Amino acid sequence: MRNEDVALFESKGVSKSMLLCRRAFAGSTSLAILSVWLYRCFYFVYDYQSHAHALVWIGMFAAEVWFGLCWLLTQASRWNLIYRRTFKDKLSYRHEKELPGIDIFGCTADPTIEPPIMVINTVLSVMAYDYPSEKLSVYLSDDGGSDITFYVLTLASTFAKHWIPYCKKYKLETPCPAAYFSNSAPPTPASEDWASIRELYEEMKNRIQSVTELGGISKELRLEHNGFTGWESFSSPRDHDTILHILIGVSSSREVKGVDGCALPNLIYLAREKRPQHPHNFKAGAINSLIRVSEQMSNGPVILTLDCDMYSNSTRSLRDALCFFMDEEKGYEIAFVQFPQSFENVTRNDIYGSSLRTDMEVDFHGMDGFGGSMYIGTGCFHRRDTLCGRVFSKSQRDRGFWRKGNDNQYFIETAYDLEERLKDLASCTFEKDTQWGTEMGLKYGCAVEDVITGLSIQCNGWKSVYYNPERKGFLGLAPTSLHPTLVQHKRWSEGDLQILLSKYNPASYGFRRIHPGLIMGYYVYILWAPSSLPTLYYCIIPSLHLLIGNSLFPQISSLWIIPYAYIIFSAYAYSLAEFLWSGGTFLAWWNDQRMWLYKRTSSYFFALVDTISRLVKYSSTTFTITSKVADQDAYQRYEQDIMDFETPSPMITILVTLAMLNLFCLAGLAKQLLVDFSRTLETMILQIIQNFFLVVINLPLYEALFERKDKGKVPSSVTVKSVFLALLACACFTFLH
Ligand SMILES: O=c1ccn([C@@H]2O[C@H](COP(=O)(O)OP(=O)(O)O[C@H]3O[C@H](CO)[C@@H](O)[C@H](O)[C@H]3O)[C@@H](O)[C@H]2O)c(=O)[nH]1
Ligand SMILES: [Mn+2]
Repeated sequence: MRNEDVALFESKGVSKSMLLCRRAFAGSTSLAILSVWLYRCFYFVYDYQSHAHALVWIGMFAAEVWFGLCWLLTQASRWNLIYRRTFKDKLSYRHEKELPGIDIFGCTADPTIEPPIMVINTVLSVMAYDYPSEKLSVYLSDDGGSDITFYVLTLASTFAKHWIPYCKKYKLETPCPAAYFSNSAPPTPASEDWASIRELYEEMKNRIQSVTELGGISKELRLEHNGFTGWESFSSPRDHDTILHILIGVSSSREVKGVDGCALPNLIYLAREKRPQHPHNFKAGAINSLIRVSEQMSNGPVILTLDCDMYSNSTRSLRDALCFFMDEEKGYEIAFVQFPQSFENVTRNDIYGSSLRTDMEVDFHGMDGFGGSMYIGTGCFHRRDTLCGRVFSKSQRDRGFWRKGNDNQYFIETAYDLEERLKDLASCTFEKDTQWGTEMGLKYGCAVEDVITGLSIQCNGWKSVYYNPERKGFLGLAPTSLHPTLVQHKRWSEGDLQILLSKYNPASYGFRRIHPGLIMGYYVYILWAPSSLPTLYYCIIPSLHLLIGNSLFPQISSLWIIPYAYIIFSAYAYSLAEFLWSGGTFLAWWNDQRMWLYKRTSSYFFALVDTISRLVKYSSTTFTITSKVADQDAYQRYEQDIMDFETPSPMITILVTLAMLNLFCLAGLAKQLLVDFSRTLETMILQIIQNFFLVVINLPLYEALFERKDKGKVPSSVTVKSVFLALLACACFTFLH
């Protein structure tokens, strides 16, 4: 029995009736899926028409088997949902004196698409946690090696002197300045403090704006700060020495106090060494350098990793995370605590389906029920030693791990000497012949390095926790246009596919090491890329067969239509209910269905093609950084839920081609209906519904193709190609058949 008085957190399942309802649904739908498979087999044997027809039939069968199995996997992550609650009062009551040092890692990579003002807002937000400042260290890794970012960070360290005392004095819930000033009206009666802090912020913002507009740091500004000497050897972001600078160093000559005399957290800038001939392993490489450098400084036993756009939206999250790690009974086996990835800029109807709503509100709770959430790169707290590869051992319960730390002993030498000594830890050759990137730190060679790292931690015997509080712990930026969304999903599905093909395949690697339910939970994601093939098949073949009046589904009068009808009804009703229950709107759900289709037929398909061609050619992966800026025009369209097709890329071409193909097939169907209305309806009702659905869901695309005049319409080069391809496909199919 768990001693409730001592526990620092609580885990709850869903109510019995809800569970029963879910399982009844899962059971009945499984039966229906089974009937569909039976139908395919049965008719294959008894209704053999021709070899060609048989091939098409086998394709339909294969697609339906695939969809059915994938659906079963999604049910696994709905089998046992777990919700967590923390007791922070108990934590302070019992452990306030021995709270561990926490190292916060932020990563940025490109000052043009990740604006420095956003980056330092993230930095400031995490410096203002409700936590003893001397136990907090914030490290910013800058893969852009940008002196602008560095300069802006020096401004932030000055602003922090005012901002952090202000946050603490007024107990702000929103410690991110930009969010604070944009959301909250001046307090009434307007306080002097508010006005002056706002003025300071605006002043800083203006200075930042002028350097970003200038595109560089002027000679005069360079003289203001000795940190710029780091750039003497700099020739490009991909070719420079390590630049390491301690901006704020507790109990050293660089100690900076708040205006009220309070301590401020350590603040460290790092641009690891880069050379063109050395692969730098993207974000994983950056984090591993940070792990090493920080170990020699603050050495916090707990590490928080963040993307540069993920600002802290709650000052309590550190304490939340510690409630898990420091829980006397269960904390010893918890390796990481993942917060949901939530976004500040998602619109109500979420045209690009970026909110990851059901993943965050349902799937991840389900994985948690089977031993732990995935690690998704940002908003995640780790035990340092686990991240460095320590294997879990039941016999060595490491209960007081948080007592390890450096207690600021590291600043015995001068900050400058320390910087010089540690630079080598971030050099490009440091990792040569070591286990970094394989057994230690984040793993290399995978586009979703975080997922593979989390998986291997779990396979080493650790548990993880998904913590999704009412007030979101972190808020980031989702892409605000179609093409970047598709590119992001291509990277993700590519990474997931790499996991499937690697030795870390959860089914083999995780076998007997993690719960089978968790393996299934991972599979939902790692099968994304191959899912593109059955989806493409299902969106093309039945529609084409409308042109020649060939039925691929049961007739209206046949009993076999029942399982199909049941699946369509129940799957959609269920997904809608779940979506609404997770806080979405009907329109957002509908948009999500469209994006489901778009991602599967473009991002995932190209991820598959690229991965296969890479296997053949042995080239390495790339990381396309998601832009966090949009021009005003495009942003306006985003806010009005108008889709942007602006980029003439192959991914967009494929979407437009599919939409056109289905439109032509609908025209072909109209012809069939004119010839023999009742027979066509009788034999092809499901095909008609499907084609109709595909046309209706593509309505915004047709609009962008035929009606819109703005910059986000389908580019004419894409239109020409797509119409040609779709016509060609229809014509070939009709004549060759
Ligand atoms: O060479 C690189 C490339 C990227 N980054 C940083 O990595 C983070 C994530 O990059 P982003 O372009 O924002 O990608 P997203 O698709 O939004 O990121 C999601 O997906 C990634 C895996 O593909 C995870 O690492 C992230 O945590 C997760 O938020 C950003 O802070 C970047 O600055 C680097 O530090 N170095
Ligand atoms: Mn991002």
